[in-house]
Amino acid sequence: MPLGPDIVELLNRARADLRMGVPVAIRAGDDSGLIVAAETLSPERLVALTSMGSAQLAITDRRAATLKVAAYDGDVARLVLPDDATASWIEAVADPARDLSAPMKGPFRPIRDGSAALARAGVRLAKSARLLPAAVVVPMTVAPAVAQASGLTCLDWQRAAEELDRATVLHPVIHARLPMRAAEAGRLHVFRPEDGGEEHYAIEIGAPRRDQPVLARLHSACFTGDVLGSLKCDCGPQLHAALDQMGREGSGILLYLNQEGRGIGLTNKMRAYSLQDQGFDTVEANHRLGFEDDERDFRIGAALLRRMGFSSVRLLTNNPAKIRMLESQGIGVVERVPLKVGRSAHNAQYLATKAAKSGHLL
Ligand SMILES: Nc1nc2c(ncn2[C@@H]2O[C@H](COP(=O)(O)OP(=O)(O)OP(=O)(O)O)[C@@H](O)[C@H]2O)c(=O)[nH]1
Ligand SMILES: [Zn+2]
Repeated sequence: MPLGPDIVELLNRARADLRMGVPVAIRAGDDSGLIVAAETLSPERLVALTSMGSAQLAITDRRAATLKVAAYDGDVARLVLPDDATASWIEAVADPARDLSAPMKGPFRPIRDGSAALARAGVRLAKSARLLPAAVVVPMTVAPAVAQASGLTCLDWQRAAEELDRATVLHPVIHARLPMRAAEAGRLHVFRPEDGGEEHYAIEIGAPRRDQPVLARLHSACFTGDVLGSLKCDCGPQLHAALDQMGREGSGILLYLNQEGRGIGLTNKMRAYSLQDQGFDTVEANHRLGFEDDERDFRIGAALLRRMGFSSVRLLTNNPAKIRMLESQGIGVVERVPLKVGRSAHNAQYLATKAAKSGHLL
């Protein structure tokens, strides 16, 4: 292996750069340019960037719909960055939590001509760095040379996109005994993805047989529900009810997937909550932020089950999409075990929205 970073490592470095507000150079076919995440762009970097060429602001079609601007590129829209645009204006266009306090942002000038490859790359990278899905893009043919001269990360986008599409490979790191209230015979396994992303955990109860369907739960992390006992969702009670049932039956496997906020991260989930405080429902809030309803990659759950030797499950869930996904990844779901706990006056509307819009079974 060469000494320098390979494409997976470069991608990971690019995510860290974007989170710090450092630009990343992209080469996408005939297009090259610099991108920086809208959320972390400082006023000084904005001046440095715009001195290099004319800049665009890339947002998702979802965010464009909220701002009532045409998304000529389908999944993304490119807006001309006005000469007097400030970092604060850029953040306000990207962040709907500020739609009420900063309502006058337009008129916007959407771009029709040219390629959207860099814009698409910027939005996708920002998402994968768990930032708001918006990026400032400065197209310029010399971007790779600028990157080399300034020590910026430079990505070949075709290879980077292939990596982002690929299901990440997870490696077991360590496992140890973990007696729990729900089951004394517990064991926690830690798995680390090759792409430098979040680690995921498998909690094994008892000694489930690998040649029979195992009672299983794919639980998505919810700091507010699992740890703080939030009443806005049903996650905490679902987590404990699942462990309790595994404890009672004497065996099971609970995957604790670090995909907070249906894959948008805690910060963006709290942005969604601030929109919910303004009256939007859970799905509308995600869309206003520029995200899809659900950005989770459930292939991780299937990969973990396979890696631990399980090929069929009795799945604790109310979400039929999880069953479809596991089956499409070669894991048999012999039974759906409903998990209806934690309903309260605070989350009745939330659960009704999930049933109406996301196909959850009430
Ligand atoms: N973006 C966003 N995420 C939320 C919200 N409420 C809960 N979550 C996250 O949603 C995830 C849980 O997903 P749910 O939709 O409750 O349930 P599910 O995993 O699809 O289905 P079940 O297996 O039936 O629990 C956790 O990662 C939570 O952090 C919200 O209002 N907005
Ligand atoms: Zn929750």
